[in-house]
Amino acid sequence: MKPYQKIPILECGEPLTPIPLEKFAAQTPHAYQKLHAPYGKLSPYYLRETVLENLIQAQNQLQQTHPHWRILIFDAYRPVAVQQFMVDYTFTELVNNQQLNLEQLSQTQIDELWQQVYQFWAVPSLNPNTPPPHSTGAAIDITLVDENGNLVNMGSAIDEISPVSYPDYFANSNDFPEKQYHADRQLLFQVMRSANFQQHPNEWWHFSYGDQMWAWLSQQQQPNQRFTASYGRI
Ligand SMILES: C[C@@H](N)C(=O)N[C@H](C)C(=O)O
Ligand SMILES: [Zn+2]
Repeated sequence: MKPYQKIPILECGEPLTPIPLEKFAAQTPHAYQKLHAPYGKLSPYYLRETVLENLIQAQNQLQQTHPHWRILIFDAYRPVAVQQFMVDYTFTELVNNQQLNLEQLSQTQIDELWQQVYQFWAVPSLNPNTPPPHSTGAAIDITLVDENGNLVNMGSAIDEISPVSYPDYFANSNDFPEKQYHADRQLLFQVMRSANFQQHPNEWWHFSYGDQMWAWLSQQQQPNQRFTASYGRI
């Protein structure tokens, strides 16, 4: 169990609402739908109402300094079945990319691979007390596009299983383009913080508002206040 999963959830009952994609940027087809992840009739482009309001606020803040730039919604609502599918997919990708033969791996090697997966992906738990963040409709994976609609290069792809995904990976670099990657990651972080989102400590692209991870990170920053999560699995 991760420490943030100990945070109590007091579900507020706010509904999921569709993200108005015309206001933002999005890739079609959606990355996980392209892999045939099992969404059934559900769509990844939904969020809790207040989370969406805050996201709109973050984009407005971005456009104060960067007119016509947009937030690109890579992923938002993710049912647990899709979480399970993506975790399994990522494990298989790690095995294949390292040209490993699963049948020849020791249990220790297999456990190490799963540890790498779970450093970046939440466990697809069906326990209502430990929901994967995206299953609450309160978490989003995002990046930025510039005024010409081009993806801003953040120095690594979303979902890359490597330290290059850590938000501050390029913080100490004085060279181009690494310095620019850091500046653009900081820009994304600042506009999201201005709208009260919290960032996943290992992932420059993952933000949430009102879920267990948000409450846990907020608690670290403001130890005198008591934070709970308002959003559980939906
Ligand atoms: C890996 C990334 N897409 C992601 O969403 N990670 C978080 C922690 C999750 O699985 O909820
Ligand atoms: Zn995420």
